[in-house]
Amino acid sequence: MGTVVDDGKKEAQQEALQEAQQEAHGSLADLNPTVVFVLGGPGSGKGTQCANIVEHFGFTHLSAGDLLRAEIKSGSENGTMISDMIKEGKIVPSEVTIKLLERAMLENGNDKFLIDGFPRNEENRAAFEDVAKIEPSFVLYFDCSEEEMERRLLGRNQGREDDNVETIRKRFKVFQESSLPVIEYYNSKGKVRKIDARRPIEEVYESVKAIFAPKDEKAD
Ligand SMILES: Nc1ncnc2c1ncn2[C@@H]1O[C@H](COP(=O)(O)OP(=O)(O)OP(=O)(O)O)[C@@H](O)[C@H]1O
Ligand SMILES: Nc1ccn([C@H]2C[C@H](O)[C@@H](COP(=O)(O)O)O2)c(=O)n1
Ligand SMILES: [Mg+2]
Repeated sequence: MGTVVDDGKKEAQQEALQEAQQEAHGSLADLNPTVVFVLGGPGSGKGTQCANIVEHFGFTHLSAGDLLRAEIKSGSENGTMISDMIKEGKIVPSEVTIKLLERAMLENGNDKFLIDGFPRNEENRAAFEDVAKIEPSFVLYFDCSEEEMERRLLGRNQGREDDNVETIRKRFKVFQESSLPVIEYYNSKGKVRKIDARRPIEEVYESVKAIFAPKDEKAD
């Protein structure tokens, strides 16, 4: 356990890091980016469809899960905590995930982002609003049955430690209990664009395209 002095030092180091980062890359307020949140259950196809959107509509794709997994690999002091939470299907504290998202947005330089798998719970949503002061343009919600999502996750073969039946079931429970209320919150603000994600990839993308492309323009 850290001492009060250690904690104070850590906080000061983090603040200095944040200041250096802002000096090098500016602040989110300066960037004022367009943000689309991409939500849906585990395996609903968020990452797959984001890759299509990036290719045709000039967005940068930031997956909160990918950023957390990269943080584990980087040997960060938070790595073990993040890894343990992901294996349990739990949601990592917002301050960790938001710092990673903020840094990725500032370093990237684009001003249009698909933020995939975030906000995952009410704490994520409120903290992001507080820190980043960004309202999403809209929320893309991929709606899919658990049966189909489980089939896809078990066939994904990317070596993810959370793609096993036990963790998948926990992730479904967290999605139902914590993530759906966030989607409902944005729905009440008229911001949700719901897509039937049970269909084949190309058919799902046709619906996605219709949301991003103005009616009289066609993307490839
Ligand atoms: N519409 C689809 N039909 C069939 N398979 C699909 C479809 N969309 C994605 N897949 C496949 O399902 C698996 C999960 O897709 P993807 O990684 O895009 O989901 P995700 O929503 O990002 O999941 P996670 O939340 O776990 O990151 C992948 O193997 C992908 O190729
Ligand atoms: N906002 C987030 C997003 C993701 N995580 C953790 C917990 C998830 O089960 C895991 C994998 O995310 P995915 O790649 O499936 O989007 O990452 C989180 O804690 N907070
Ligand atoms: Mg994904």
